[in-house]
Amino acid sequence: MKQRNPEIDMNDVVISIRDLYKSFGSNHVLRGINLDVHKGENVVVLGRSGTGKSVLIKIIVGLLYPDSGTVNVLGKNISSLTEADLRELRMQVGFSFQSAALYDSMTVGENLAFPLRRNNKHISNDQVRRMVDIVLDAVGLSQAINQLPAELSGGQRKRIGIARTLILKPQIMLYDEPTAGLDPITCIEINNLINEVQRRFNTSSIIITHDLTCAKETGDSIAVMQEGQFVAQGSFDEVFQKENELIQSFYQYNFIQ
Ligand SMILES: Nc1ncnc2c1ncn2[C@@H]1O[C@H](COP(=O)(O)OP(=O)(O)OP(=O)(O)O)[C@@H](O)[C@H]1O
Repeated sequence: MKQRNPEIDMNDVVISIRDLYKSFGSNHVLRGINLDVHKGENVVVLGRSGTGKSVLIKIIVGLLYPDSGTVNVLGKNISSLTEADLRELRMQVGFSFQSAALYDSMTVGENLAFPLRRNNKHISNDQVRRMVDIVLDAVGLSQAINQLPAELSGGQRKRIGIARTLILKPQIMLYDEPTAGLDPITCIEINNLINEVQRRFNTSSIIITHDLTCAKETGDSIAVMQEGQFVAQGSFDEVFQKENELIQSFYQYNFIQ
C-alpha cells in the first residue's frame, strides 16, 4: 500500500472539476463529476470499461468540450481558452496514452528528442542530450538510448512513452491505463515508476485504471467512477471499506495482495 506523499500541498489545487456533464446524443456519459487534484498528488480514477474515464481525461486536456460544469487546470478555465492558449496549457499537461505510439524508425533517443525540438526550435544539441539523459535515467533505461522501439519489451516501451511525456517537464501527468496488457511483474515496475516520477519531478497526476493493485500502489487518493459519477472518493482504505456493490464487485474481479 502506498504511503501518502508528504509533499502534497492541500492549498494548491492544480485541477478543479465542478458539476461536469457530458453526453453524446442520448448517451449521458458524465453526470455531475466533482474532483480536486492537489499539487504533488496522485489521484486514481478507478472504474469499469465504458464508464467515461477517457472522456474525462479528454475534457481535461481540451480535446472534448463539456456540456456544462467547469474544469480549471492550473488556474485556467479550459472552456474559455483559445486554441493557442490550449496548446500552451497542454505543454504543462503530459498525457501518457495507453499505447506508447513511438516512432518505429527512430531510436529511443530520437523519439525522446522529437517533442523537445518540435516545441523549441532553438534548443541546442547539448540541451537536448542533457534532457534525454535525465528522463532516460528517471525511467531506468539509460542503456536503451540507441535501440529501436521494436527491440524493446512492452514494459520498456511504456517507460519510454512516459519518458517522452516527461521530457517537456509537465506539471501534471495523465496516465491512461498505464498497466493495461502488462504482466504482473512489469505492472509493479510501472507502478513504482509512476511514484518515482511523482517524487523526482513533483508532478500531480491522474491515473486512469481498472487495475486495483495499480490504484492501491500509486494513489494518494482514489475516485471510483460508476456510470459517469464518482460513487466513492478517499484513500484506498476509506474507499474500500464502503458497502458499495460496485466496490465489492471490484474485489471479485481483481485479486490483490
Ligand atoms: N467522441 C465520442 N463520440 C461518441 N461517443 C463517445 C465518444 N467518446 C466516448 N464515447 C462514449 O462514451 C462512453 C465512455 O467512453 P470512455 O472511453 O470514456 O470509457 P472508459 O471508461 O475510458 O472505458 P475503457 O476503460 O474501456 O477505456 C462510451 O459509451 C463511449 O462509446
